[in-house]
Amino acid sequence: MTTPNLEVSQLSIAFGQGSSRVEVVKQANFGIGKGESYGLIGESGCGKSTILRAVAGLNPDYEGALLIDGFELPRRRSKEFFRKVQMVFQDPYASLHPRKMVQNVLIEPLQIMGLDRRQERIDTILSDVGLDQSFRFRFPHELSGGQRQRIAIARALIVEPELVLLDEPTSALDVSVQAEILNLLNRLRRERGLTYLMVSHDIAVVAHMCDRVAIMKDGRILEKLTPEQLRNGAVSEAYTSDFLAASAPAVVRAG
Ligand SMILES: Nc1ncnc2c1ncn2[C@@H]1O[C@H](COP(=O)(O)OP(=O)(O)OP(=O)(O)O)[C@@H](O)[C@H]1O
Repeated sequence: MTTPNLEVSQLSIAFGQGSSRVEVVKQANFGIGKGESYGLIGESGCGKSTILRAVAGLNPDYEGALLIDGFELPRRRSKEFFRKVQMVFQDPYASLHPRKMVQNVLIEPLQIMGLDRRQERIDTILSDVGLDQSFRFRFPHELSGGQRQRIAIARALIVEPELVLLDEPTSALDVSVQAEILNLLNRLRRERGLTYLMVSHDIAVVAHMCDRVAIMKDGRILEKLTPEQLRNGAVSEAYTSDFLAASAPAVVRAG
């Protein structure tokens, strides 16, 4: 078997001290192959985003190991890490600086990483996310929610990462644009050979996007499924059946 792009090994994360200490992720284990799309799904508060944030280096306080290409990540992430791993957040309204023009949003990661051919890279990424060059000169308040999320995706991909962490990337968007953004993410993964780790509470979204899915409950990974098992309900755990049944309208939408 080839080395997974990302390996999560015995990951445990707790918040608080003493009697108020709560373990919100409990010994999570999973691996994601290069070019694969992996989904973490479960009820609100089950610990999905906490895992994603730990991988992103936003929460260095964890037990266990996180490995990229077989190498354990240091708790303090390096610049090289952010070249390889980028994150797209849930809310494109909050994630873009209101006073920065789009071209400044896009040039910043190139400057930080010391990458050349900056104007050419901006041209390419804008057209790859489906926006014309006039968008360079717009401010976030001049963009729709979907356009903002396209810019957030462009900002993540402009440094040519391998692994992209997607934290509910469409849940803040109008239903009419959610499918557009998901299809864009699918196309970009295919074209660029990207690996995705995606968090969602929406079964339809992960069934559409992911090659494999882990169901979480109370900080534990309860069960790992294929999208087919998600759609036809062929699961082992009673909790997963209940979770799928409660989300039935969403599964029907996945078609
Ligand atoms: N910095 C923090 N300090 C204390 N508790 C936290 C912190 N971050 C998360 N938690 C708690 O950890 C638990 C898991 O949160 P997390 O955001 O990972 O859940 P989630 O499954 O992603 O839910 P949602 O879909 O609602 O975002 C929650 O009970 C949350 O309140």
